[in-house]
Amino acid sequence: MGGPAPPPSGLPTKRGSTDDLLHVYDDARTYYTAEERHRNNRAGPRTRTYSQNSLLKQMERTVLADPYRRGSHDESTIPHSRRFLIQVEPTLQSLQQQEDTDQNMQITIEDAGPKVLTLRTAASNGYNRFDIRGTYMLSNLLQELSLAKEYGRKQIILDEARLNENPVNRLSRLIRDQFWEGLTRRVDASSIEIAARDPKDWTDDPRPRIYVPRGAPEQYEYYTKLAKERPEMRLDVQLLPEKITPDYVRDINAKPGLLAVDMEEVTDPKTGEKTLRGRPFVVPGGRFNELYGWDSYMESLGLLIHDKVDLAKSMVLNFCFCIKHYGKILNATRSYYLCRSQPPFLTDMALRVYDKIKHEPGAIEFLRTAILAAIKEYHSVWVAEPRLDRVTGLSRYRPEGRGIPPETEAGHFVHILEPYVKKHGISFSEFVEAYNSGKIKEPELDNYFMHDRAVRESGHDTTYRFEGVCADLATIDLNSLLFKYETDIARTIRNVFGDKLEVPAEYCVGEMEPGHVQTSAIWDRRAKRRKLAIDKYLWNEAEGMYFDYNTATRARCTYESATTFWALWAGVSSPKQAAAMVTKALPRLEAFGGLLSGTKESRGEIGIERPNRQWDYPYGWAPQQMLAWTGLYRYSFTEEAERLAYKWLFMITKAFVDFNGVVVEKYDVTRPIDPHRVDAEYGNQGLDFKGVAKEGFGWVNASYIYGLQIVNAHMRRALGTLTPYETFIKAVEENRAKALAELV
Ligand SMILES: OC[C@H]1O[C@H](O[C@H]2O[C@H](CO)[C@@H](O)[C@H](O)[C@H]2O)[C@H](O)[C@@H](O)[C@@H]1O
Ligand SMILES: [Ca+2]
Repeated sequence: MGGPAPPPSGLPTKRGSTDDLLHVYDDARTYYTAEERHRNNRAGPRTRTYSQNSLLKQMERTVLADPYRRGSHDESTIPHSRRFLIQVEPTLQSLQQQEDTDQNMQITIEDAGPKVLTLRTAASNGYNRFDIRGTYMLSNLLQELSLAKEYGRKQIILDEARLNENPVNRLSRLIRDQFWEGLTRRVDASSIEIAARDPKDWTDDPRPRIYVPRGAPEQYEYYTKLAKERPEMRLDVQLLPEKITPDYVRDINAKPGLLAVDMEEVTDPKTGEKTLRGRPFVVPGGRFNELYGWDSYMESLGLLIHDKVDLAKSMVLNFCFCIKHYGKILNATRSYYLCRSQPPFLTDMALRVYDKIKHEPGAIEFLRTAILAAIKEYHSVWVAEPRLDRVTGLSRYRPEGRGIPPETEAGHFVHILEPYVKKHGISFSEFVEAYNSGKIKEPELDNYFMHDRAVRESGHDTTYRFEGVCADLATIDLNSLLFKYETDIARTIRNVFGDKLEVPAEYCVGEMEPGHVQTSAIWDRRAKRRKLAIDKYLWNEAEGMYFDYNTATRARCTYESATTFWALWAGVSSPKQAAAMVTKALPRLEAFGGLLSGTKESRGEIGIERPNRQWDYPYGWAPQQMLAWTGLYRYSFTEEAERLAYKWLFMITKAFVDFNGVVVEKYDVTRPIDPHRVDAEYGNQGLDFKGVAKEGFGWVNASYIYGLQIVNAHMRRALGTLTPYETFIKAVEENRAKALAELV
């Protein structure tokens, strides 16, 4: 039998019992590795098998002639208890041959098959037949068969309930039982080959490589030993220098590698010896196979709802490790990201984890470590050179770095570099080499890449909002997040640490002496000052929206961005400002599938010379939705939060149903039919699967689970029947009017 591990839980004993029904929705591993479940107890010594060819022929005779009439061969039993006896490989083949007409290994609404397939029922030992109809059921059949095949099954007894399951339940279940696991990585001997794989490594020899910081000699020893013991892996272990400079980071671009994260000491059960085990984390998915900054925060919101507290806690500890050894929470844990960070969310993430574990031993220490790390990060990254603008007291995304970012898709900078290539009369690659190494100096280009790095640090890569200016902008995004750090730190010091938090040497920054004590008052003052600066420089009363402020030109920008709602999430707005945003900004940023990244007017005209950017109109991203829902809720705009969540969830569910279980990195929120199709920059992540999606995309998975907590029960039911928002709200309003009329 193929497939990974044996089933974690036992099997149902009595077929058809309530207990049995619960197991219908077991995770794929449990379901397909359970021998008993797939034994056909009604079969005699010889199991009856049917060739799928004969099934196809029968279908042609009976069903295809009139595809919408249920054949008299149907077996009708109680819903949920029908099971099919299926020969995996032949059924898979005929299903694909007949229904995957565009041959992309998925069954979608774009396939032109007859949309009906006959299966044999298990209760009749394959004698009776039943039709599976429609894209959703057929694509679920394809997914189930693909999984069964992966687990090495030749024959299965498949519950119909897995094919016609309520799509909201199915997607939530897949996220809980499969997607999180598919996205979880651990950097140690158990799976470093998987974690080290980097689809963004464009070098000629993309071998597994790990960079270990000086401060973690035990890890250097561990990986060196591992590389020696398993030479076939070709693991290259590199020790980072004490001081990591932008020049050093540029110089290792030709040898990209994973950055070590936190490990814990454990006892090896086989040898009884002490060894190290990597702390797990969730990766975004697609080509992003490393620990990301703000993706992790968003993912943790979903993980916590799914009671995967240890995983969220482990990600917080990995961030503390990054702050300690790399000086910041990194954009992500690859060598080429060493100079830049991402939007900071550590305090909220740590507090949410703490809230779940506060009754456990060690919880206070966990929170202390996280808050101390956040204080260090705050001082050394966000309110220090070069990110702090001393005039406004506000902060900017402005990382250091040299040369051209190596991780972007080939061709991304061609249009920018071409004029310089022509000017120097050399080939493109010669120019890239000469510019990166500093042999050719082009100050204008340096300026372009300073802003480009800032765009990537902002997480909003790329958008016309930031092009050519980002490093100069005090954004509402970053300053809301820092306000949240300040208020979270103040509150935690006051309420959890008795208003005295001692700072040990390793967390000291600038003039702090070891043993120095932090109190809440100074953090309250910092928050108050930042709010004043935000109001002065970023708030536009007439527009009812926050805008970025350009610290070089000393002028407020005009790009209308969904990040205006981050101020609600952080609690920086007054109730009056919040109300103004709801009445003025929200209508401009709301679309069919939820919140737009920015307005169409702000993006401007698009054409061959000015292509779409993925963080502009008409795209919508999970983090924008999640922060806006939470912010609106915080200010009691419940109806608006529910409506936005409904629209986002509806769009995801519909694409999931119509496109073979797809869940992608971002959506075109103006496109009702195929919102997962995004024609900007590198397209979309999460599309590239055969038969069955195994991971979804980290923050969209989380937004789905989180969003289901925002909408009410009535809405959840309506989502399950794929009711568009307009239809749903019309029905609600009609019912309300009727109920009012009936009131005496
Ligand atoms: O490779 C191009 C860029 O890709 C990343 O950005 C996008 O994916 C990240 C992971 O999901 C996400 O955090 C970011 O918001 C996305 O725009 C990467 O973070 C960039 O630095 C990189 O240049
Ligand atoms: Ca297809």
